[in-house]
Amino acid sequence: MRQYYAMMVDLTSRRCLVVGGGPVAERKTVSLVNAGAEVVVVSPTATPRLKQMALLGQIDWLSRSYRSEDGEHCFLVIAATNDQRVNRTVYQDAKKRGQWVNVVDQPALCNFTVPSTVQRGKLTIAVSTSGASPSLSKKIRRELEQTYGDEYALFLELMQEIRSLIQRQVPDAHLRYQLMKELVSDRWIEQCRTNPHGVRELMLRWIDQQISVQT
Ligand SMILES: C[C@@]1(CC(=O)O)C2=NC(=C\c3[nH]c(c(CCC(=O)O)c3CC(=O)O)Cc3[nH]c(c(CC(=O)O)c3CCC(=O)O)/C=C3\N/C(=C\2)[C@@H](CCC(=O)O)[C@]3(C)CC(=O)O)/[C@H]1CCC(=O)O
Ligand SMILES: NC(=O)c1ccc[n+]([C@@H]2O[C@H](COP(=O)([O-])OP(=O)(O)OC[C@H]3O[C@@H](n4cnc5c(N)ncnc54)[C@H](O)[C@@H]3O)[C@@H](O)[C@H]2O)c1
Repeated sequence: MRQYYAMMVDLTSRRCLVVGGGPVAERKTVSLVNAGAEVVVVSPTATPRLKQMALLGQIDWLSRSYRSEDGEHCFLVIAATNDQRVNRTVYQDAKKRGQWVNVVDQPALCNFTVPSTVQRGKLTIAVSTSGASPSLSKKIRRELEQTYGDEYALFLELMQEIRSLIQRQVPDAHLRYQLMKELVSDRWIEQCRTNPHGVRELMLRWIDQQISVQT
């Protein structure tokens, strides 16, 4: 069995090519744009959403068929046309250039696959079935969406701030570890859900108390 390596990639300002303009190309394009990529879509037709993104300047849309040179200077390439020969050409061009390439309906022509993801601010939960069942990935993603709500986005904002505060103010590694462990309790996550405006104050007060008791 192929064992995939899960990796978080920074696509900020990376040029990425999407070939095709149907619903699948749209899904992949939206996720690339959300990751900060500079996306070029090449396709004679495009979904209304892709057209709107082009009008808003969120993507470049070249309204024509794919040409091999379209992939030049791209970090990553996705082939999402309904023409298998075009998809294969896109794959071969990308492979020659040593690029990351994904052909949406042919796992054998992918050197990476796209997982199903839940995004809550800095929290990303990704689900992959190693290509065995994208529908199962989607089902699990929907279940996770019910469990992990928007409170996790706020929680991570606070954790980022408070973790660096603890790293600066608590020299004892064991105490630091204890505090970090207690902060990720359900109690604080629940506070983020029910008391989003007051939770930061409560957390900071709690940290102060813990530090003065233990040092
Ligand atoms: C997760 C998600 C991300 C995304 O695309 O953004 C994704 N597919 C999604 C949905 C979805 N895709 C398909 C259906 C129809 C039902 C079905 O077939 O199950 C549905 C469900 C729907 O649309 O409702 C059809 C399909 N997809 C692939 C094949 C080829 C094959 O299996 O051989 C075929 C059959 C083509 C055919 O039969 O003609 C291949 C791939 N699809 C992958 C990802 C990669 C493996 C991910 C993993 O390991 O789980 C991989 C290998 C390559 C890739 O595309 O990266 C996204 C969920 C988004 C969400 O969360 O909502
Ligand atoms: N939509 C799904 O959920 C789904 C499910 C299973 C499989 N698939 C497969 O994924 C692929 C894409 O799906 P879709 O629903 O987005 O297809 P679609 O038919 O809606 O869109 C295909 C797009 O490819 C473009 N295209 C065709 N030839 C091109 C060329 N030479 N250069 C550039 N663009 C070209 C078309 O203009 C169109 O925009 C198809 O092969 C489909 O069989 C899709």
